Amino acid sequence: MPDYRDITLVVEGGVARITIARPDRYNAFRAETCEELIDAFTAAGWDRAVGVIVLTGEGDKAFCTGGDQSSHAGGYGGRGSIGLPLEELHTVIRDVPKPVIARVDGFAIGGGNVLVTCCDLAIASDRAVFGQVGPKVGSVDPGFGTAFLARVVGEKKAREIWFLCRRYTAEQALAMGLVNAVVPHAALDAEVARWCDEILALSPTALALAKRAFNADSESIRGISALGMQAVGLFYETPEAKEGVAAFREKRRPRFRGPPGAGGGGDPGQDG
Ligand SMILES: CC(C)(COP(=O)(O)OP(=O)(O)OC[C@H]1O[C@@H](n2cnc3c(N)ncnc32)[C@H](O)[C@@H]1OP(=O)(O)O)[C@@H](O)C(=O)NCCC(=O)NCCSC(=O)CCC(=O)c1ccccc1C(=O)O
Repeated sequence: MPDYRDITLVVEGGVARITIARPDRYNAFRAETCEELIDAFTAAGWDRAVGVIVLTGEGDKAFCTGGDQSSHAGGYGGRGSIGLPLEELHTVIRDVPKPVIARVDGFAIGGGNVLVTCCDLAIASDRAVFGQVGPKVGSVDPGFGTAFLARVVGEKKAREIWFLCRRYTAEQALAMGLVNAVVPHAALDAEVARWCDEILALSPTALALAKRAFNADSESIRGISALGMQAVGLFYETPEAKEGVAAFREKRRPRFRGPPGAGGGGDPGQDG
């Protein structure tokens, strides 16, 4: 296995387990994390010994909390329109011809919630917490995290998730269709193993064809994502987005409204 720094990949008994291993950052990802995840998904996805892939986060605090705010100063410094190859990460999760299960414990927030959305299936501990925070911190996922989320949970719910930035319990995530099952924390690994065993007993080619058929219907969102990420790259250069990052780092409420230079980040709905 490659010598990864930010993730681990373990293949055992037909299951590839990919773990984001940055628990001190609540498993937030930086550019290197995304690169390693892309590499691991590609390796596991085309390994004939693998029948199912599990994506998870190290520790019990977080599955993943999205982009690492400590490496985000108007950009993340890596590849891709926003300095993170996120479009490629979302794409590879969809493109690998194996079911991908998100094993969720703790926070699945921001880009972490988008990863849950992109995975084929999701199984959550009863103490998992879900939500989007982009508009709180000057960011948005204008692709699978919005348009595909609407297909998963419905238009009204998806808009609520993004327009209010609330947090949702695992039971609420189950009720809206964001996850497939919720189990007590202690039973999470056993439940994930049970789903993996059931999948491993099935025809891999039939599963690959089914996955590609599901994806084909939502493939236009890939184009929306590419266009949107290009715009987010420009958004990150604005005072409004920078104010969101600064406020998170300084642990204060952002001041998004009001003219730039007068304490506000600037509001596209206002003059000045
Ligand atoms: C996760 C929280 C809800 C937890 O809240 P709370 O329990 O009150 O604890 P905190 O004190 O806030 O956090 C504990 C500790 O963890 C650090 N931390 C948490 N999240 C991050 C993070 N993402 N980056 C860096 N560090 C993080 C936090 O600073 C604390 O550390 P201390 O040392 O103790 O101070 C809450 O923390 C929270 O809401 N976090 C915000 C998460 C966030 O802003 N995520 C980025 C969202 S935007 C995003 O993901 C953009 C990147 C991206 O993914 C994207 C970009 C463009 C298009 C699409 C996408 C996409 O979403 O795919």
